[in-house]
Amino acid sequence: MYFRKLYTLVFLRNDTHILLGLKKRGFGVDKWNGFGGKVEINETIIDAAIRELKEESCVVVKKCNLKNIGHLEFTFEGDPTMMDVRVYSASIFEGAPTETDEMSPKWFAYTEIPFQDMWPDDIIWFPFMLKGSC
Ligand SMILES: Nc1ncnc2c1[nH]c(=O)n2[C@H]1C[C@H](O)[C@@H](COP(=O)(O)OP(=O)(O)OP(=O)(O)O)O1
Repeated sequence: MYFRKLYTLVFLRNDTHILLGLKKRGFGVDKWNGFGGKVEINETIIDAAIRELKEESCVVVKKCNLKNIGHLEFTFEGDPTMMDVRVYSASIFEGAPTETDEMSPKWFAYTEIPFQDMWPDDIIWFPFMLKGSC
């Protein structure tokens, strides 16, 4: 039996490139990932996605430009918490991605995703996301 904890994960992308951030501290440090984190109490999932993206990359996205593209569930051996991650993408946003205390952003061509420096599961589902089949 697992206790679910809600997280968000946002990817900014265009037809050829995706924005990833190198996590500078804490959980997932030194891994490239999308931008996201825990949903706070009394916060909607979409509001959390917008807040985390802004906190971690200084980019502002409107609700209407966020597309819900997936739902991931992660568990770790010996940990009763299930990470329930709601995944979004956006191609319309305001502001230039900027380094913050948590993340260092960089655009990657779809053909040059640094899977060797990402969560090991990413190589399984990223290709579906990049093809637009989710
Ligand atoms: N395996 C895998 N692939 C892709 N993305 C993720 C994973 N595991 C994950 O946890 N994630 C994502 C889901 C979340 O977006 C982040 C983790 O968020 P975290 O940095 O712990 O949350 P914050 O709320 O920002 O944390 P603090 O502010 O408390 O440091 O990784």
